[in-house]
Amino acid sequence: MASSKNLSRFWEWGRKIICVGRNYADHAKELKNVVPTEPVLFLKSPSAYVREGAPVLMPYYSNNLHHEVELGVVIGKGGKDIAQASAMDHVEGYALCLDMTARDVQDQCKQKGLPWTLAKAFDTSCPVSDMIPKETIKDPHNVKIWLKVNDILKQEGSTSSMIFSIPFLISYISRVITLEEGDLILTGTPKGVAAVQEDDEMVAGIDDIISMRFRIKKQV
Ligand SMILES: O=C(O)/C=C/C(=O)CC(=O)C(=O)O
Ligand SMILES: [Mg+2]
Repeated sequence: MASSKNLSRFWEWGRKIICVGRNYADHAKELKNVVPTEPVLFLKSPSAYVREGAPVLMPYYSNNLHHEVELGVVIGKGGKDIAQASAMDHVEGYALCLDMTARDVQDQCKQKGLPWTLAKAFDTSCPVSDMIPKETIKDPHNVKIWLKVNDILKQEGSTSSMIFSIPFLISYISRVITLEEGDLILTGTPKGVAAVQEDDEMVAGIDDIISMRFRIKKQV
């Protein structure tokens, strides 16, 4: 066990949510981005967390909210300048995550050269599952992540297609940002991202290990 503290409710710790973008070539290409040679990083606020039973809210300033299904990595042991060789010792477990994205706002930010905060970090932009114990996913680089909207399959990809591996990401991130127990790393989404509408139901999963469902509502 990496930590003596109980991280099973990691989303209550108020720790960092560090997101990796464009980590699947098929997704980078569908949005007409170049495939990166270094990880693209951005942050979400801890208030982005939302749990099953509560709705995902469409921000009042967006008309194009996209789903992105991702594998999350829960950090159990913090560190700075973590070596790739020992990086997995810092992992407590995994989580199924959605990186909800106001795509129209992100496009505007990109055009203006502005940060993606409004597009990515709003409240309820990070639906999460329970923590999956590390031992349950023997090879995190070989699981299928999938997402359906109203029962129609929209995203299905294998984590084997990640450009940057989990040890590489932990090492890379920890050279820039000290990792703490309870932090969550979102490892990027495969292709198939698309818009959701009010009252749509999203169901996502990691293989048949875990699944979760969320309904979309408008922010009032
Ligand atoms: O550069 C873009 O147009 C979009 C990038 C993303 O939203 C990146 C991700 O969040 C991802 O790849 O998961
Ligand atoms: Mg993403």
